[in-house]
Amino acid sequence: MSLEALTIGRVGVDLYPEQSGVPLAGVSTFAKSLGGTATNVAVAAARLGRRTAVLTKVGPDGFGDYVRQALDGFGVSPEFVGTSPDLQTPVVFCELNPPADPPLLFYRSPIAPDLTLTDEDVPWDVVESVPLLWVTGTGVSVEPARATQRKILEARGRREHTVLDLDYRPMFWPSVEQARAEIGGLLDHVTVAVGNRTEAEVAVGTADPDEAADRMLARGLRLAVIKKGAEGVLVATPDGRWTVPPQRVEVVCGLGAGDGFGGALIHGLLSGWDPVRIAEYANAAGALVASRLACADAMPTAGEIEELL
Ligand SMILES: Nc1ncnc2c1ncn2[C@@H]1O[C@H](COP(=O)(O)OP(=O)(O)OP(=O)(O)O)[C@@H](O)[C@H]1O
Ligand SMILES: O=C(O)C[C@@H](O)[C@H](O)C(=O)CO
Repeated sequence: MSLEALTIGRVGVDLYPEQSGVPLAGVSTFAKSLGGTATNVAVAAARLGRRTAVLTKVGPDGFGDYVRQALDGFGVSPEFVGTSPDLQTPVVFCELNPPADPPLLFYRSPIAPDLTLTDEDVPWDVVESVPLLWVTGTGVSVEPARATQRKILEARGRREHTVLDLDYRPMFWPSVEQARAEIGGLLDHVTVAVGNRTEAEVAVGTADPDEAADRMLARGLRLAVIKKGAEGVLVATPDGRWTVPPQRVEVVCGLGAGDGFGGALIHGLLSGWDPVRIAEYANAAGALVASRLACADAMPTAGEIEELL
């Protein structure tokens, strides 16, 4: 059966503390799970019944084996997971302090395999024809991934649905100005953009959700999704705009909520739902992930989302 969505970007092994509310120095045990935003999004959409794959790379090590096995276990095709012979599969620690907004510690030196993506790694027929293509801001943070991701979007030709996860992680960029130039430049090649207020400010120079949405729509997007935290989500199209309130949950770990939201966004776009229905569904998915420790391993099923709604 053919693929419905291809995500492109980060993969890693998340090592998250099993003790909450303490600095890393006080943690005694860590739980291992699959992570990396593009990977989490592919898993989240697969949990909702979509046939997905992630285009990424790992190192020739045991963690790379784990990534492929975990993807397979979640029903995400590992077919487009390449191997960088001289690099290590990244690991990522977080500090559950505060649990709602945990600081991240990335081990991706000297460069992460997923940022060494070149033309040879790309399944060109798939990126041109898959019903939904998902790219991320981090994918243009360094070469050679930057040039490769740009070429992918050119080949795609702004076909519907091409989604940009604004995904700004400051530690991957030399300056916010460069991030703005690179991530902002992608807006002319996608049909949907999604990000929080900080990410919107990086991409289009304003953290005001309405103004950010206006600037994105002016670039030819069909849907702009601005996540406003506790105030909910703004969804804007050329025909109207709506703010959809969040679901209330007790937060265990805020990380990955955006990726759960993203997987549900994929499901909603492929289902042809209207923007408000998509946002309600995605808010519930994000809330469920925030109420759990892990990222990929915590993605909710359709049944769990419907129960919360
Ligand atoms: N504490 C929470 N309570 C309820 N819903 C939440 C909570 N945190 C996140 N969500 C839901 O998940 C969505 C995405 O979360 P968030 O805005 O934190 O994404 P993000 O900044 O992209 O995070 P990350 O990249 O770490 O996953 C929110 O718009 C909201 O719908
Ligand atoms: O890759 C990251 O951003 C950090 C990971 O630990 C986590 O899996 C994630 O992607 C949260 O968005």
